[in-house]
Amino acid sequence: MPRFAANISLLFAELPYLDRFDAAARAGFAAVEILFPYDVPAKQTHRALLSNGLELVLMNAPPPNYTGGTPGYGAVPGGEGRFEHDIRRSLRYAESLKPGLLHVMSGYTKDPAAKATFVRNLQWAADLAPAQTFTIEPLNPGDQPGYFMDDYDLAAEVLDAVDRPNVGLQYDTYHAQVIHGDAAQVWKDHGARAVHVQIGAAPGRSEPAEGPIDFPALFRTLDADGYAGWVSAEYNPTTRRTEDSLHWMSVS
Ligand SMILES: O=C(O)C(=O)[C@@H](O)CO
Ligand SMILES: [Mg+2]
Repeated sequence: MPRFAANISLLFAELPYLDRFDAAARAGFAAVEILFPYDVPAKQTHRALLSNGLELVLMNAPPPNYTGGTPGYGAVPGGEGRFEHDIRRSLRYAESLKPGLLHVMSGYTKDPAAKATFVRNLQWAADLAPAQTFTIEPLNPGDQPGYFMDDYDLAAEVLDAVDRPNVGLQYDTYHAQVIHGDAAQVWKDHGARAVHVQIGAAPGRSEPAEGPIDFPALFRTLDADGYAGWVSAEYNPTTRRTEDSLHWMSVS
């Protein structure tokens, strides 16, 4: 059975930020991920992790959130200065929070030079912090119109070109299903590149218990394939309290 983590940017969002750590630990999670921890001093997040004995699996590189901001500059030609600034900032947070993984976002661009730019920037980040593992993740264009990294085949091409041991794929069932129509096939094609797995149902991004994705079968496949990383719950609970949406953890 996979090791489950909670994405506390989506799960337990009915609670204030610092209370989500306690709630995740009470619900039985040993690890959490946080999309954008930058609104709160790293010290406070660190304390909340420590006092609950939680590991931080993953966080995103800045910018801080999606509200009016652009999701990263990784692939944006001309955005290299801003990209380097953001990566250095996330590495400062990472010094105390010690996320196993740092998700690097590509930003919005369809410039012909975007792929080469993303490859160069990822190589720069990977070489700057060889002890840190970085991820890239395709996001579906319905959620993020114009976002560069919007396809798993493209992610594979970028990862091959980057060719660094500390840069890998973030596989998300919800995006994989929406983008390619078959999350299980995407895992077959690209699972060997995955250093992180996120789960959510499609098309509604609800708990991993409904829709076309067979989650118990996926969990068996992950085990059979020897996937040893975390499987993080990243969905919008349909229940008022997140803990009431967690039945999938015990039936899987
Ligand atoms: O939206 C997702 O899916 C993610 O995993 C996020 O990290 C993107 O910010
Ligand atoms: Mg995801």
